[in-house]
Amino acid sequence: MRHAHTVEEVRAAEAALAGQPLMDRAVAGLAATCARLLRERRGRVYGSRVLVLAGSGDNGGDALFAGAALARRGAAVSAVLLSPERAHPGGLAALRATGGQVTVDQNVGLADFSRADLILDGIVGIGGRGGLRPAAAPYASAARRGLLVAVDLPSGVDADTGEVPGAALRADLTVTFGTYKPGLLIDPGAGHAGPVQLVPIGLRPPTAAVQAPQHADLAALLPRPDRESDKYRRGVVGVLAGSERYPGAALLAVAGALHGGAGAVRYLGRPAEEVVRRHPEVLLTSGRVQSWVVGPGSGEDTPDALEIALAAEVPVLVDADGLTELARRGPGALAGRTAPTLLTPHAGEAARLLGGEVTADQVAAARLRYARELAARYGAVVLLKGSSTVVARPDGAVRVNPTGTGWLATAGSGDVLAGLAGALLAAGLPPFDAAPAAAYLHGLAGRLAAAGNRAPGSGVIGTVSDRGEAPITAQEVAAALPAAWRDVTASQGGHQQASTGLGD
Ligand SMILES: NC(=O)C1=CN([C@@H]2O[C@H](COP(=O)(O)OP(=O)(O)OC[C@H]3O[C@@H](n4cnc5c(N)ncnc54)[C@H](OP(=O)(O)O)[C@@H]3O)[C@@H](O)[C@H]2O)[C@@H](O)CC1
Ligand SMILES: [K+]
Repeated sequence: MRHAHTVEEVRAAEAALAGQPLMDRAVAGLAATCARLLRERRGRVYGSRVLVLAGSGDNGGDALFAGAALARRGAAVSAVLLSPERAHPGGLAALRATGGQVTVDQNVGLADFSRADLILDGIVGIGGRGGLRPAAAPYASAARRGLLVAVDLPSGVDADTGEVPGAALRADLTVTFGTYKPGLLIDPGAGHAGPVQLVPIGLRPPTAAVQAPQHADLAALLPRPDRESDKYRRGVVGVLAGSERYPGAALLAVAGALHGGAGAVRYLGRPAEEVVRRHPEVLLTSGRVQSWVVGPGSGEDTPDALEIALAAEVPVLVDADGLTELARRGPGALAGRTAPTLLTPHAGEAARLLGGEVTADQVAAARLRYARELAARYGAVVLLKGSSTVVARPDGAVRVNPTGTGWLATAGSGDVLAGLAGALLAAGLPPFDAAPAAAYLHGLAGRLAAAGNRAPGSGVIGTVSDRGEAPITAQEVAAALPAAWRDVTASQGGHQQASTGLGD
């Protein structure tokens, strides 16, 4: 698991290590990464042009010290001070001692910004509040040709939430210190951070409320049949999806469910003939199920389907049309449930579930906040879909999915996810495990399918490049689920991150 700590937790962990050279450790890791990037891009550090954007706190100090370290290796380093009278004295002295240029003229700074091979964003780190201030804002939109490395986090991104209240810098890579921060894992902040590299500095913060699973975590979670297994022990998932108007949703939800580790899929919707023609292994009779998936494309049958599912004493996943109906009924509709409920809204459905108090755009801009709000209000685990899928539990614990890809934003992709998560519920995983596991496999399957079932190219950490990828259909995502599953289980026994660069 990657643990993402709040600013308050980081500060407390830092205080416990008072007197230790934390900044030296941070700077050493930052400078080493910058030197590596310059060697990769230009062949050497010597002669590279480096610009340091330095704000008024220790974040600026880190950037100035790292600039000094690069200058000692022959880089031509200049720094622009955003808050000249409060720049970090030690960092400034260190840079000056190497002959680095320092300016307070923002026009000079912006000109250097466009020319530099590498830019260090040390405007503001975990001490930042609100969007960038006016002196710094032009750097968020200025043109550049070089790489931008964010120091600890991209300036303008809220460390605790990933919200971006105003202008923010967009990094090619973020070098973060001591622990991850929620804002680096959750969009829109995650999109500004790019790949994130963690530099350990000895912090020992508590278990984090926000975590991002990795290959090894998934491998430990996924159900595995044993010699005693039969279909009921492995779990039977009931699917109440699809309608005459939307038969495809049934086919895709069933396809997802068939790959989710349950022993059998029971389908109880209208386009049953089409479902069994495509998926002959599906049961069409009513009978025992260990979980229900209700809502994808269920159209006018939704009220009845929701009734059946919610009355059952087994875990229920509510998606799509089921969520629209649930929004109409409100949180009270889940009040009598004895078994867990998992809701899988996208931002628009989440806004509806919140009673229209907010818009879809507001939900998408504050994903952590609204996923938690929904989970608390409905007393259910909520999987908020989107560019960085967030799973929240009513007590506020959160799991963020690191495997997502833009290619998954395609019709029917959510139906596959619903079936898959429902099958993991039937197999016995609690919803706060089933939901992130499903999102992880689904994202990985999307990446594998987009890359033609070759291992996707790996980025620095946690992201993959989209080189050599192609658009995919939801059917292809479902078809790639076994490959995703294999990729994850192959990571056990020390072979994690075997092919996809997603281990930690
Ligand atoms: N924690 C650790 O273990 C370690 C932490 N380390 C490093 O320290 C960093 C934290 O340093 P920090 O506390 O000095 O805060 P920092 O982020 O530099 O910003 C504060 C300054 O910014 C200003 N400011 C505020 N908002 C702003 C805005 N929107 N736009 C512009 N300016 C804004 C604010 O000004 P004020 O509000 O006072 O006017 C204040 O002066 C951390 O991110 C990491 O890099 C490592 O060295 C090693 C170990
Ligand atoms: K920064």
